Amino acid sequence: MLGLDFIRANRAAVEKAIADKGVTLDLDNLLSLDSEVRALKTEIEALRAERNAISARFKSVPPEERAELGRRAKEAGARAGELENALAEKQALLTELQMRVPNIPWKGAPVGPDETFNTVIRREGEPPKFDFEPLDHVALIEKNDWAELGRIVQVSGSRTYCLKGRLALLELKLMGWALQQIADAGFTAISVPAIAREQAFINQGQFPGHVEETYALPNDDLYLAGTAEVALTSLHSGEILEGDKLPILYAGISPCFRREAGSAGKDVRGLLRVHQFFKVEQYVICEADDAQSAEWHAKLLQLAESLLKALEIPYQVIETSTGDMGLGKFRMNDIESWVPSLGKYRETHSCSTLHDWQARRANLRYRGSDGRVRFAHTLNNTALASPRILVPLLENHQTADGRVKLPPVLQELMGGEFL
Ligand SMILES: Nc1ncnc2c1ncn2[C@@H]1O[C@H](COS(=O)(=O)NC(=O)[C@@H](N)CO)[C@@H](O)[C@H]1O
Repeated sequence: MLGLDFIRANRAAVEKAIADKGVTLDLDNLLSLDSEVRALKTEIEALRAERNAISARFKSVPPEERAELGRRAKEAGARAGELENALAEKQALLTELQMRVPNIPWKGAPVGPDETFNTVIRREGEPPKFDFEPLDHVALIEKNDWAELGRIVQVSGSRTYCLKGRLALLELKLMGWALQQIADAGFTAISVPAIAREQAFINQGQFPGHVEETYALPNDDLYLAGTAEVALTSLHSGEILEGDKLPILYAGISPCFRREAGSAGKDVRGLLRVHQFFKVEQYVICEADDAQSAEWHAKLLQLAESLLKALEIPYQVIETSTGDMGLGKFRMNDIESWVPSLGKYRETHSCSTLHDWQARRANLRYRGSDGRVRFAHTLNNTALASPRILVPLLENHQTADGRVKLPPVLQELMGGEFL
């Protein structure tokens, strides 16, 4: 979220961000609540000062005046107590609104309400030209008996998957390989739970806006996260990190759970959009410096691209529009991988810069070299998410006889030329 001082001082920019991100938020209401809260705080402080002044004088006045003084002190205290309740109420309303204020998108983001305004920045790798009728990933899986996509539905319901044999082995080796690649780039490998408390979802930004997309465990006041980003954003919550310990670089791995509440009818066939999946996540906590954030954004993107190049999957890098990037983003670049059976590129990675929008929510701060304590900047990007990545992987590398020829890096992992 944005600081109140920033919102007051940059009202026009915040109004524009609200409009460009398609957020419904009454900024006037927020600002009037803000001034009410500040007025109440001033009044309470004055009452406290009055009561203290009276108490200080208590000993030096003649006894007959003490009863009156005592009454006035008590009155001031009681009045302060009433105002404290009003303050707590208004403060809660103000914080709830402040949580919904969008980050200011960078000036290079296409302005528009949704993904149709996203633009292609560049393409890497040529989509394969098959001299045979290519199969889609479901047909390839069925032909090679690499999963129980039918049976598992009666066990676990729709949007679940159950890989078998060498494809099951490939999925976990791929996750381990991706984790190793990001660790080799200097990130600390860290496996985090999907289970997390409500505050972690508020800190990361999933709440309050997307509660319905999140699996809840109401008996335990817990939820299941759809990304390691949730746990990683709050791992150091409440701490004041030493500046020289930044940037903190995590290669997070976790199971991910998503209700996909808003996706009815989308990607219902196969592995593209499932309720539970694995993801290796790149996560950065760096100093509150826009240039540093921009460098890390480029680095996270380059690392994800290096994995796609090693897997020999053609892809394009997208500049995400203001309406599609989400509340907390300053900048978001998706990477879309070529899916032959669809004849189009589909999102497999999402790289985001959030500046201090998450850190302010998570109370994630650091002491700079100048001794000042500031909220940090956070960034995240997908390294690899499975099973979605298996779709372009299988389809782009299929052969006429329905096998899958592995790219060299996977031939080593899987001990053979073919899956
Ligand atoms: N329901 C799903 N099924 C399969 N894969 C998914 C699903 N939802 C997301 N993913 C994969 O996870 C990637 C990241 O998801 S994201 O919501 O776009 N972004 C994040 O979670 C960020 N933390 C960056 O990883 C997606 O690009 C996609 O590859």
